[in-house]
Amino acid sequence: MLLSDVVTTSAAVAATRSRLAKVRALAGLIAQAGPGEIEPAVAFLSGAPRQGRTGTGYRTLWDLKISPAAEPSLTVEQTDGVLEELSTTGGKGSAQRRVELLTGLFGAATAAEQEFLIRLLTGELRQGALEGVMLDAIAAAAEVPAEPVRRAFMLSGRLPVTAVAALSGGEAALGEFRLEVGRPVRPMLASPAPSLPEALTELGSCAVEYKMDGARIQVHKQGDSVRIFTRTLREITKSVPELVELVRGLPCGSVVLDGETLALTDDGKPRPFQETMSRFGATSERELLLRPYFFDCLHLDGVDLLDTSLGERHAALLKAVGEHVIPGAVAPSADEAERILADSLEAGHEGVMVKALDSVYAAGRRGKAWQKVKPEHTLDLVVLAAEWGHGRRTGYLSNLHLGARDPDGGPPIMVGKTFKGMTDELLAWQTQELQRIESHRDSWVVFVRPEFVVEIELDGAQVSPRYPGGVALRFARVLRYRPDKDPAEADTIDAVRALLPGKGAADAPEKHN
Ligand SMILES: Nc1ncnc2c1ncn2[C@@H]1O[C@H](COP(=O)(O)OP(=O)(O)OP(=O)(O)O)[C@@H](O)[C@H]1O
Repeated sequence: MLLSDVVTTSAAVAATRSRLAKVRALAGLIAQAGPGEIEPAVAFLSGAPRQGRTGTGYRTLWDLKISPAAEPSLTVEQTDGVLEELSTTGGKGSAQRRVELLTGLFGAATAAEQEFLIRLLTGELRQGALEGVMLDAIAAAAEVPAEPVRRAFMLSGRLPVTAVAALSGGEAALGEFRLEVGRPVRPMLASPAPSLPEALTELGSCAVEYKMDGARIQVHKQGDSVRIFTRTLREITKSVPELVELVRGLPCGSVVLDGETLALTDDGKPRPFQETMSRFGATSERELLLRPYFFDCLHLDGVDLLDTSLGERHAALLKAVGEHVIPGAVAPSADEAERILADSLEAGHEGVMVKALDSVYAAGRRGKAWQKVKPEHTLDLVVLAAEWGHGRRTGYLSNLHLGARDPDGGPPIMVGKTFKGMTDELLAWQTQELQRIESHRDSWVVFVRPEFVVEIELDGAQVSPRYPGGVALRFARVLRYRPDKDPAEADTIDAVRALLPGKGAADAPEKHN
């Protein structure tokens, strides 16, 4: 298969807003791929090479300025081979070899392929938003139902490997994927509940727990070996030695736990979310001690629990973590549940989670089995650009352009701007970081690649003929950046539209509260 086939398909997918057309285009190409081509082709189409980051800066690629080939000849396998070598070439004298490899690759590429490769290698093509579309395309190409494809992806976390299994061994091969201690699965997510009583009524027998304002962690322990992952499945084991130590001491041989971590002030209130997140960086100061609050157990001592009920998982959780369980109660009365909510807010947390006791762990899904109850209205939106400030803010990037996710995998749709709610520290940080992901600029605005998610508090939405989605935010202000979220997890344009006057909150297909 030629790389140009992938480039053409990628362009066709980007050019249409129709989900069906995207699925057809992707499935058509995947079905044509030979056994060795499926993995790299799916990786390229999702904008994420199999090798991860190849350590090649944008400038290096740009500076090469190599004249393009007139005709396409590069194959998918050749391209993948070069990326493989790039990712394994390091140490002394490697700079020269890397330039040789890139020169060879770019010299064999047409202008369109060169542009595609630059965007692929710089991460600009990474299209988390395409994930759902790609899963449907893999199912269509392999002629299998969508559900086993989805499940295999949730357990493997990798689209290319899922595609290979689907196309080479069908449903049977997809069914081989199991929870593996040490390999993270995508976390289960929650839907917004209109109110606590409604959530209790809808779910029947349930657990009610604090919704703590920390960061999600997934912990894998096998004997003395402990690995810890974030919500986006990034490994942070080395940054959180105190959590590793604590988990190593738990009274079990092997366990997979889901939970929240945060640091507390001296008087027991949660410290700001930003401080917890900063601990996940490689070089962070370790002054704040993080504590874990576990709320789920996916595996205990050789037994997988993904498909058992929350009631059973909760029993396993208590056995494994004892006092480190999140505050809450199993099957509380309505009054007790109200008290848990009041206590949680009083203690400085966000609200409560209400979870059906008979539900299984739906990895990677935002379902109704987990519902969150919290008083504030917020949206997680993608930063598209920022305008230079004036007055006190001269020299700083200030007014943010905000985009909502297109549920069909297109680029984010602009829904408003805000310069409110930012501290001087945040302004300085965003001025630097946004220029790092700049795509282009004019005299007033710096446009960026859609990589940052920011949590916005707002009063609602209004109809707007000026914005492309026909809807604009009302009184938006920045609460915080969400480095733990990918743009693929931002709120959708439908969630923004659901805030229009006359639309009940329950119309929102995704979270918005
Ligand atoms: N008891 C709990 N059970 C499950 N998740 C919890 C709990 N307490 C806090 N959380 C956090 O809440 C998140 C689940 O809510 P949701 O699915 O809406 O994710 P979210 O989009 O990050 O939510 P939000 O933006 O409202 O924090 C989890 O990812 C986790 O980090």
